[in-house]
Amino acid sequence: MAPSHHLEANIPVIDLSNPSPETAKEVLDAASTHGFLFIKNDGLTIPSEDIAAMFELSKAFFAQPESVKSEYAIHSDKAGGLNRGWVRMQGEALDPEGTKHGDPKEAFNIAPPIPALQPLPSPLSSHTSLITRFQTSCQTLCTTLLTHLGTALSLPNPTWFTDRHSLSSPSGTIFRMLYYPATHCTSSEDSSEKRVLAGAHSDYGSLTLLFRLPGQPGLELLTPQKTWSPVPVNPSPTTLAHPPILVNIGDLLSFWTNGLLRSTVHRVAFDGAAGNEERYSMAYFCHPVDEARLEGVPGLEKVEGEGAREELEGQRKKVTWEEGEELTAKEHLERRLGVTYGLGK
Ligand SMILES: O=C(O)CCC(=O)C(=O)O
Ligand SMILES: [Fe+2]
Repeated sequence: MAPSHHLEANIPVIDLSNPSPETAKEVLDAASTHGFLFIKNDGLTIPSEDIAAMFELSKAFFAQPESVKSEYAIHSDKAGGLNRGWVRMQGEALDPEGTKHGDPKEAFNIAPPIPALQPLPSPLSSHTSLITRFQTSCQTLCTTLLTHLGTALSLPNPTWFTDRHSLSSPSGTIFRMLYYPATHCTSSEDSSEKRVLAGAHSDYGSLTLLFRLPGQPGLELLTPQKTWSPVPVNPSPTTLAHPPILVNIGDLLSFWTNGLLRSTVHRVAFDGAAGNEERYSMAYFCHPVDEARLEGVPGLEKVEGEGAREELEGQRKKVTWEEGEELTAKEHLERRLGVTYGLGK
């Protein structure tokens, strides 16, 4: 496997507060070079206080006894159905081949509050206005990013992406709180080896917004040279008072653009000694509406990402998607979740 110490990924920080065609181009450049970009956290779209409050709420939730959390187990009726609710320690494997026993983390998935917020356990149930406000601001940022991508790609229909991401129809969009409990290196473990807390994977949807806490690194992306490169929480603490919001491109935007936008493989991993503290993160996985077809985007017939063919082939294989087979976003997500949770096997 790749050596473990590498330069931090040089991901640009983009300021969306005064958008121009140049801004749209910056978004496209980062999305097609790294598949990752930082958005300057100016506090307008997503207030920093809301991010902080959501982290506090997440901590309070994961501290609840297992009996409270397990009542709302993932996919259960009580949690509101497929892909909603609580994932127990090692309840899923983002890289089933590499992490055979499941990822050592917990998660809680919350679907968009339309038509109504799903049933939530305590203490989440007492903070529904914060949760829905947070989800709404995440969705607004995703819409802005999809608008910039449509503009910079000069699509004949510039709203082609945003039309497919309306929250008024059911979609796979999920807001997820993540908790990685402290792990302790046993003496039998080789401390020079990285411990993987979330297996290598690419994200399933269109765009992901990722929130992390200062002092809690661990995220790494796979470079085109197949080495792991750490993604800092705040790439410029002297100039950015708040960590910027990390965005990454998911598989669907990559399919739609023939790999021009990169759905970069990433993971959470620690050096043996560094993983002894607990870690919290939050991700907003923006998905298209269920019925959106995974077809070519008009106007992009001739584009193709450099070296993308092999990558797209690999992604298709994961969901046993034959060339020429028509899939909707919903069918794709069901197949992907089937692999992650070992459903239907
Ligand atoms: O926790 C993190 O920093 C990343 C998690 C992630 O990549 C995911 O859940 O898809
Ligand atoms: Fe991810």
